[in-house]
Amino acid sequence: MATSLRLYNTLTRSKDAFVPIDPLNVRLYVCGPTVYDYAHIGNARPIIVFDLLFRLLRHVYGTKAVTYVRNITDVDDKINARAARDYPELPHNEAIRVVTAKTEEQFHADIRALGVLMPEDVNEEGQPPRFVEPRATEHIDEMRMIIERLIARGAAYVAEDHVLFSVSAMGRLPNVPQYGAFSKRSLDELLSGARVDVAPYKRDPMDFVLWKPSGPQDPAWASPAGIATPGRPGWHIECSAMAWRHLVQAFETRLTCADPAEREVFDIHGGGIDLVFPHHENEIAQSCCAFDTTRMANVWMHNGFLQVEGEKMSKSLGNFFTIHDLLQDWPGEVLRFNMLRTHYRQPIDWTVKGLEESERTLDRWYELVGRAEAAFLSDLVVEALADDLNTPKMLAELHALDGRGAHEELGANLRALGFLLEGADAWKARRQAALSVDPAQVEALIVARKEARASKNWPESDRIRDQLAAMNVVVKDNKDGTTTWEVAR
Ligand SMILES: Nc1ncnc2c1ncn2[C@@H]1O[C@H](COP(=O)(O)OP(=O)(O)OP(=O)(O)O)[C@@H](O)[C@H]1O
Ligand SMILES: [Zn+2]
Repeated sequence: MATSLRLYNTLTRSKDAFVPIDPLNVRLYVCGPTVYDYAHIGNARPIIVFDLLFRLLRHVYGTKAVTYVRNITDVDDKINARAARDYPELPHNEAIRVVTAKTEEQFHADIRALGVLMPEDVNEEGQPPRFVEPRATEHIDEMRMIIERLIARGAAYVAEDHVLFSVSAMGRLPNVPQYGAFSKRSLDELLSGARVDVAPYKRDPMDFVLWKPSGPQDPAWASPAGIATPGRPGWHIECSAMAWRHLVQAFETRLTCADPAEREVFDIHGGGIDLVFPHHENEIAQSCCAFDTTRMANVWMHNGFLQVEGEKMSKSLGNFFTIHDLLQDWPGEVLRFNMLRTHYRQPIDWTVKGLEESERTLDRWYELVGRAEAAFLSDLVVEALADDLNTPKMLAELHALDGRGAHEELGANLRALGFLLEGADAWKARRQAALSVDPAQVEALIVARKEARASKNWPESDRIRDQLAAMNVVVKDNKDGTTTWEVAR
């Protein structure tokens, strides 16, 4: 009997027992980044949280029984603007390709350092892929198909070369949910939000764009619905299309779900809490109306914000640190550890103090276990995670293993959780290199200090002590006559 998971579901606003549609293929979709700039550490939160969920699902249901889709949004007006700004000399389409390719590569390098599983770590040749990272530009056909279905069902209309989703038409379709029910917004709230985005081609201010015409400077594809002008998709339709392609259509013939009403539904959809409205409300509206279902996914999970001084870290506020910059000062594992000290639904205040504490714990565990060979999860660790990814409890269980002296078991759990990516020596050396301390120079200064003291040259020995202190090096003279040192933060 598999461990039973309980997950907090934004759809029901409660922590419910998780029941997969098909336990032989648990399906998870997470909204990925829009690739035009370095990702900040707030963006890393959903990546790390859902990586942990993926690992847990693989543990509980089996490594061949979980499919994870995390998309890359490579068509978006923010990308176009960045391409025009940074590469004015290039043809625009080429500039866009350069921006997305560069950002994507950077994103992969950043998150790999955070210890998250990558498609190449889990996919096996000759087997269906378990981790898919689809790009929006490769799914324009599916977007057009969904748009055509929405028009055919009366849930979308064409106006001035745009295709718009009609919120009021959705209200007249049987079976599908009410628009706004997911994010629990009243009509008044929906309307006041929508007024910001008034446009002459909308029948109703709440209607949102599925497809829009492209100008000469925009990327463009053949439009759906007989629109002659080439165009490009809106953001929300991208996720509906990619989730359907890789989690529904890909398994249509293999899926063994008891209830035919669940054929178009997948298990878990995740993202940051800011995506609940409008992005996820709109994804649900599109997918449910196109496929005539009551749900798009059974469980909706949202991580809380990573904050700086009480405010959401975000690109638009400018109060962000990029993963790339933080990795210059901290090993990726420290960032991962620090992220998991807080339960994923709570806000995290990101502080240097938190990072220092995380680093000290990892220092200790590297020292204790070195490099663990085996990787497995202990029952108590699984139990903690099975309770809506209770990572503070998970860390308490790891500390308990440390306390009991169960070092091998501790190491195996750390490995299975995406830690201990390097050996203890490499860890120490890298830490010192990151602090720009040259161990050879420190050793030489310690020898010189010893000699100065032996010849009672106190001013010289004091000078060397101060020089070491300025390098953040703490020297300890041991009772047995040896001298050891470490770098303090
Ligand atoms: N501070 C944050 N804490 C946790 N998750 C976040 C934070 N900021 C963004 N995310 C999540 O990161 C992912 C990518 O978000 P996005 O590219 O919109 O970044 P952003 O910083 O919110 O951008 P902007 O400031 O322009 O709104 C989404 O899943 C989003 O929910
Ligand atoms: Zn999405």
